[in-house]
Amino acid sequence: MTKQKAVVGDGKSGIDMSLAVVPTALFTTDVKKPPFMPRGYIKISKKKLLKNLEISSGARINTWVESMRASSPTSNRQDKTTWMDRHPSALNSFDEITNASRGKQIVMFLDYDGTLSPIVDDPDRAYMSDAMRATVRKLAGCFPTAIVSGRCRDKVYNFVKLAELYYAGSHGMDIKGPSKGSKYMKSPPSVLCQPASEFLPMIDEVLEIRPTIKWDKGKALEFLLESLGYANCTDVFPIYIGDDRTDEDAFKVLRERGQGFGILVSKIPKDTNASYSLQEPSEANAKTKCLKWGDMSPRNMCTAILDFKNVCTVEQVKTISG
Ligand SMILES: O=P(O)(O)OC[C@H]1O[C@H](O[C@H]2O[C@H](CO)[C@@H](O)[C@H](O)[C@H]2O)[C@H](O)[C@@H](O)[C@@H]1O
Repeated sequence: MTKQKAVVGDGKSGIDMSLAVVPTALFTTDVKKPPFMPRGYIKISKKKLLKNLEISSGARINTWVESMRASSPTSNRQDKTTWMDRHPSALNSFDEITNASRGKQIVMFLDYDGTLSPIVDDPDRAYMSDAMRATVRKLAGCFPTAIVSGRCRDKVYNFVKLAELYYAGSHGMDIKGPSKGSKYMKSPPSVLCQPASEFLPMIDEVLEIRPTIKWDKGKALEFLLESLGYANCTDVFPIYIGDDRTDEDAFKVLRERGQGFGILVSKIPKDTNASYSLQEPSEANAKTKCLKWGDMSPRNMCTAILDFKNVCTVEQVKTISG
């Protein structure tokens, strides 16, 4: 069965859609086959093609046309608008977030790849910037802060290099407290939790082998909250920033607890349990879009949270000093 490509235009917008058609499936005997055109292309009007498609295969074709419409740039824009309504920019919603967290203990959870560092081809070169490191360091000075990563703990530590943080490596299966000591936990044990310690040497970063125990980044988040003494606390406000499927377990836990919120770092609409979103400029877009998107990066979100902390501190000082 030979495929042909059809170029469909509406004659006004100048936008042509290119689609592969299988002549025997789409054009029945009562629909005239299009004449052969050079280089395998046929040119027919969009109206005519849609009419033919409906005659030929009814509902199945309608579904196909719908899916083509759904992948058109206009539809993508609408999808993105609807998605952004449901998951607004965390920075644009900052007042809402600060009001919800006022008077509560913020605990920060940060994914590494794609959140603190850009996604790059070589996983061994996924460095975080010094500016991001400085922000995370400041953050840890204000709130208990944990890095929750799919990477093994040592590897993620070698990238972040901040001794004052909690690290949950191997998808949360290997949790360690700050090696520098913590003001949030009196003498934390060096290793806090290894629910599947016997599996840790086998968790290969490339093959992504994971033991079939019910443990994930969501469980790690709960474990850390408990270790910090916030298990049954109503005045704790966990914030989790992450970018991928494995972070969804943590977003889900926050949604179910009705505490704090998740922030998904993503440029494209995705199914998510996160409440808010952030976009991170890619290297390619950095020069042109940095100004527009620069204020929507995880680093700036963290900085905004730090500013909020300063506001709270000033308010508290004012209250104390009357
Ligand atoms: O939980 P995370 O900290 O987000 O780690 C998830 C995985 O991140 C790494 O892979 C991803 O980042 C790489 C570097 O940017 C990229 O090359 C790769 O395509 C991404 O999937 C890491 O290599 C994995 O081991 C982590 O599980």
